[in-house]
Amino acid sequence: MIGFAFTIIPAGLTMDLVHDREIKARYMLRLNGVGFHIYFSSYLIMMIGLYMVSYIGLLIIVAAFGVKSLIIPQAFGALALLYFLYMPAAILFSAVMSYMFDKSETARQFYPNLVTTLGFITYTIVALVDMLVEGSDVNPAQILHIILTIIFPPYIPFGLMYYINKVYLECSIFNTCDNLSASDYMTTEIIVLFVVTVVSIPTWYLMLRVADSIKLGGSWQSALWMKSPRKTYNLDQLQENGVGVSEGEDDDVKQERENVAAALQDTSSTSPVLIYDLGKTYKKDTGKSNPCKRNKESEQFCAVKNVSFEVKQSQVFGLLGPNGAGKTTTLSIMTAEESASWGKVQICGENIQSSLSSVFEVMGYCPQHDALWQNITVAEHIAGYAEIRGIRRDQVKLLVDMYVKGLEIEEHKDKKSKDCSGGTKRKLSYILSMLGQPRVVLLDEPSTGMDPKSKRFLWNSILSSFQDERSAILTTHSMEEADALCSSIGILVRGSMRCIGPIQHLKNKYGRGYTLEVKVKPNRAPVSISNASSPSHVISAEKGNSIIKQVQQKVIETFPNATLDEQFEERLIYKVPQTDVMSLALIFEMLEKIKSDGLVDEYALSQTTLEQVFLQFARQQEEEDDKEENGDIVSHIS
Ligand SMILES: Nc1ncnc2c1ncn2[C@@H]1O[C@H](COP(=O)(O)OP(=O)(O)OP(=O)(O)O)[C@@H](O)[C@H]1O
Repeated sequence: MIGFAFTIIPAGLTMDLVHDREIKARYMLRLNGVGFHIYFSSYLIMMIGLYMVSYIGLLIIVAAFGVKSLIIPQAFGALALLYFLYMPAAILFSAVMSYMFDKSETARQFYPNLVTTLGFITYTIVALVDMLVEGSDVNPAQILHIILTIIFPPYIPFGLMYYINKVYLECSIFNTCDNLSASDYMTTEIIVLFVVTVVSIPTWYLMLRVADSIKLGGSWQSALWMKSPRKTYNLDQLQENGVGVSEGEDDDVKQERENVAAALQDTSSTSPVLIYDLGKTYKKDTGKSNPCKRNKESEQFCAVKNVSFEVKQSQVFGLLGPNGAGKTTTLSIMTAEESASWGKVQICGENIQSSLSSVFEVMGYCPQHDALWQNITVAEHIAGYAEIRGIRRDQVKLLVDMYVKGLEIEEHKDKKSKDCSGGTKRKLSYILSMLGQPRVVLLDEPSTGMDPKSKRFLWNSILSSFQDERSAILTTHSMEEADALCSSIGILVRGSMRCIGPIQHLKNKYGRGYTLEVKVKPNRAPVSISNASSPSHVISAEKGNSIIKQVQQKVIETFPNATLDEQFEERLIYKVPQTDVMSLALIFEMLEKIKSDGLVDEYALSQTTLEQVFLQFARQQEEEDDKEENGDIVSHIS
C-alpha cells in the first residue's frame, strides 16, 4: 500500500503537464516569458507541497499502526529519508513521462495505472527471483533490483519496502541478529536505492530539459548547454542552394523576397518582422507521396514553402489563404511552437533561431485555439498574464478594467473560462496577446465566433493599437475583416505565397478592374393577349433590342476592353479592366448621359472586392488538390 501511495502521487503531475501542452498554455506561458525553470519549479513546489502532506500522513500511519518491520528506528529512519529523497526524483520522472502523451485524457486513463502496476509487477518479480534463486554465486535479484532502481524510479518505494522487510525477516525469523542496528540496514540493495535516488535527481532533470526542448522545437544539444547543430540559416548559403526560386512565381512575391533579403543584410533595417524563405515539412500521413523539393529522399508534405514577407512598422499584415494553406504553421514557427525546416525568421532584429527569449519579449500571440485554463476566471487570466509580463501590481487591476470595458465583457469578468462563450474566450485570448504592448502581435483568426457588434469592437481596438510603431500579422477567413484592418496582405495557397502587396494593388492586379451593371430601359408597349403577335409588339421588341445595342455601343466606346459577362433580359453586366478606367468622373458623366437620354434605368459601377481576388486563389488550391488526388501532380510547386 505504501509503495502504491508513493508511486501514484507524482503521477498526478503528468496529467497537468500534458493538459498544459494540449491547450497550448505551455507555449503561451513560454511566449510570455515563463521559461523552463520558472515553469517547472512552480510545478515542483506545488507537487512537493502535495507530496509532503501525503508523506507526513503515511509516516504517521506507519508509526500509529506499529508495523513491526518499519517502526524499528533505523528502518523508520531509512524509510523516511529515502522517501524524502525520492520525492524530487519521482516528480522529475513523472514530468519526463508526461512527454509520452499528447492528450491529457489518455494520460489520465493510462499513466497512473501503468506506473503503479509496473511498480508492483517489478517488485513481485524481484521478490520472487530473490526467494527462488537464493544461494547462487551471482544474485540475479540484486542485478534486477539495481537495473530497475536506475531506469524505473516508481519501483523504488516498492524495492525499499521489500528490502527493509527482508532485513527484519532474516533477523527475526532466522535469528541472524539480536538487535537490528543501522549497519544491518546497510545492505547493497538499500545502499543502491539511496545512491541511485540521489544521482537520478540531476539525471531526470537533464532528461526533462531534453524532452522539453525537443517538444518545443529545440534540440537535445541546446538543452544540455551544447552547441546546437541547428541549421544556421546563413542567407548566402540559402541563396546558393537555390532557395526561393520557384518557377512561374508572381513578380511581387519575387520582389518581396529580394526586399527581405536586402533588409536582412541591412543592419539599420527597422522592419519588425522579416521572414525569409521559410519552409516547413511534415511527414505525410496518407500513402500518397508529395515529395518536397528540398527533401527528396523522404516522403514529406510541404506545409509552408519558401515563404518570404516583411511586416513594416505600424502595419497590420494580413496572412490569408484557404484552409490548410499554411497560415497557422507560419505563425507557429514564429512562436517557436514548430521548428522551421529551413528559412529565416527575424523579429525586431533578433533571429528566432538564436535569440528566442529576446524575441518573446517583444511578441504577443493570440492563437487560433484559446489556450485558457478552464477553472480560471477571465479577470484572473488577465491579471496572471499581466504579472508574468512584468506589469506593476497596482496597474494590473486598472488594466483588467480597461480591457474588459473596452471589449464589453464586464459581465463575464468573474466567470471561469469554461463558462464563457466562444466569442468571450476569443476576446480574452486577444487581450492576453496585447498585454505589455508587445511590438509584434500575431493574431490567428481573432474574431472567430464573435457577433458583428463584438467584431466591430475588436476591429476598433486593433485599428487603434497598431498606429504607432507596433505591428501585427493577422490571419482571417473574413475578407471584410482583412479589408478593414490590413494595409497589406499575402495570400498563401498550399504553403506558397501566391501574391503579396497592398490590398488596392492586388485588387487592381488580380481583380478584373470594375464591374459595370446597367439596366436598360424597358421599351415594350403594353401587349394585350389578342394582339400579342401584332406588328406593334414586334416593333416594340425591335426597339428594345436597338436600345440594348445603343447601350452596348456606348459602353464599348467608353471601355474598349470591357467584356459582357452576363445578360439577363435588360440587365447587362460588364467586366471592365482597370486600364479602361482612366477617370471616374468621365465614366460617371457618360453613364449619367445615357441615363438622361432614356437609354438606361439604373447603373452600378463597383470595384473588384478582396473576396473575388481571394476566391481566385482559393480555386487554385481546390484545382491543385483535385489534381493531386487524381495523381496528376505530386507537388504543387516544381
Ligand atoms: N503537426 C502536423 N503534422 C502534420 N501535418 C500538419 C501538422 N500541422 C499542420 N499540418 C498540415 O499542414 C497544412 C497547413 O496547416 P495550417 O494549420 O498551417 O493551415 P491554415 O492555413 O492555418 O489552415 P486553417 O485556415 O484551417 O487554420 C495542413 O495541410 C495541415 O494538415
